[in-house]
Amino acid sequence: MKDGARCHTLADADRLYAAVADRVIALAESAVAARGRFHLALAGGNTPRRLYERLAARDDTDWNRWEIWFGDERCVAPEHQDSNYRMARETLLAHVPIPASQVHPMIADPAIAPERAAADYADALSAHLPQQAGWPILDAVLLGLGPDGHTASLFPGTPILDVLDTPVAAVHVPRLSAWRISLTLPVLAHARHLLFVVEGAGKSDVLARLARGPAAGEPPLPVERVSGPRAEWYLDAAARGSA
Ligand SMILES: O=C(O)[C@H](O)[C@@H](O)[C@H](O)[C@H](O)COP(=O)(O)O
Repeated sequence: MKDGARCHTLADADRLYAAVADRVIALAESAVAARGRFHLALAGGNTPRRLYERLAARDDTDWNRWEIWFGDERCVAPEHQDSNYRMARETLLAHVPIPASQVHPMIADPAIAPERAAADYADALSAHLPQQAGWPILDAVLLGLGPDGHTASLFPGTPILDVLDTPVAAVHVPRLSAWRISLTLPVLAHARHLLFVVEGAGKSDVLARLARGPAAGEPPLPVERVSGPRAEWYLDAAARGSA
């Protein structure tokens, strides 16, 4: 990547998810050794499904030390088919012995206004996570990449990109005609590790754009404001366009 991030390209999706699962398990081990807990924020969408299924099969980690957070969520009920929490529960959380008190869904009740849900989640992060410079510190954040360069629910041209004073915010996404809750730029900037996981030829165009960087006068894509030298990118060859 142009921003100095470390980029790993795996030959196929199976190797991609195996490599990311290994990295997450390794990060968990080092976090638990250092601080007794592993605070991991999960990505939503479709890409992470196979990763979470692979993690669920691992027995070489102390699940009791894991705390699960979410990078973003759709403002729907936890049982809704679009819920990132439901996807994570079906592929990972229902299959590993992480105590329920250590799983923190972003949306508990869709009747709560998005702004209120975001504020409540910000309070939960601050109450449970170690702080640095007034920011909650996640050990690792899993992130996907949209074809338009969004990550989490930081979509191009949306006001959440200007939220720099709180770790979580609500955002209405016109393209989706939907509300989302998302971690914001500053809390992502304070996370110890950012792991981007990108699979499939459908992402090759946006990855090629990232490899070029923004044109003169062009604003950076949201993902370019998140990634950087501390980020790790995991791609399959199809996404890299080298399949
Ligand atoms: O809630 C979400 O949808 C995600 O957090 C979002 O940022 C996702 O990672 C990208 O849109 C890629 O989605 P796919 O993995 O489905 O391509």
